[in-house]
Amino acid sequence: MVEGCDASVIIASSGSNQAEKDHPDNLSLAGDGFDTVIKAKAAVDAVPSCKNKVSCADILAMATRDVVALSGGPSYAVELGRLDGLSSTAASVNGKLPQPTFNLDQLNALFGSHGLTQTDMIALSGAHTVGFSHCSKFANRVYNFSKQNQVDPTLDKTYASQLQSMCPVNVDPRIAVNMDPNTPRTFDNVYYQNLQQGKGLFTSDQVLFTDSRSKSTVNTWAGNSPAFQQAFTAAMTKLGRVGVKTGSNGNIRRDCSAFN
Ligand code: HEM
Ligand SMILES: [Ca+2]
Repeated sequence: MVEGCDASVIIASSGSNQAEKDHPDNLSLAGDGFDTVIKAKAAVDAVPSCKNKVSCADILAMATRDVVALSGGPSYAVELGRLDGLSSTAASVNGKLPQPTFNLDQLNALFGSHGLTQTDMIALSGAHTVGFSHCSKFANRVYNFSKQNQVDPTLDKTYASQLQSMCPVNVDPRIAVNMDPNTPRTFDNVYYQNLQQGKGLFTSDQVLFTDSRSKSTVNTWAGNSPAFQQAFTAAMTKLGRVGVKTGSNGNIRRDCSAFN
């Protein structure tokens, strides 16, 4: 959603340039993930007939497909031919990424600005079936939520107290919590079942069930894994077309972490 699907997020900061990956919203992106793409690119380029023919943006899209498939989700064909972007700045991230506090209108507006529907947005949010979040991203829901409620009333009470004990006040900022408390390492539809039980970690997750406009989609996918997998595949394919660089707007990087 920043600059399009052009691997601008893999560029390392250098000299006077603060790159995209060093924006506060991106600091938690795993170093191992960047390393994997950089190594895959080097492996492709080590084959003489493949050298300088595959972009980092395409490798990142295929690596994403592979990690989804390896963790139990669908495998799908990835459209190819993206070029790598020519700019990457921390400043360009401002206002471009969805925030965990977003309501349905804010989510729909941001995803809609990239040609993604509400259905696509709900399917993509299903990626929160794996991985983890730092306490600061949802602490507002379990401490001093509002004048009326200390804790967000849309949260399951037992889950809320578990979150409080995993994230005490003044918790070490490096502590992270599974986003799917039941199957955090499996790419399944349990994310949607969690939402039905008030176990969505972010406001932006739980709102998909509490807002009547999106609830029926959550209910459908909670009970129908193939339907979720199909919708996720369709939405990822659309996401992979966002802001694709062609012609002089991009090139094929030699090293994914640096401009040529
Ligand atoms: C719908 C709007 C979205 C919001 C508000 C959002 C927000 C967040 C936040 C706040 C985190 C935790 C970051 C941290 O504390 O380290 C996170 C993690 C994550 N998000 Fe999202 N996200 C959204 C959509 C997406 C989409 C579309 C995908 C992919 C298709 C995605 C995949 C992930 C993954 C895999 C993680 C875990 C990362 C890890 O474990 O290292 N999210 N998201
Ligand atoms: Ca899961």
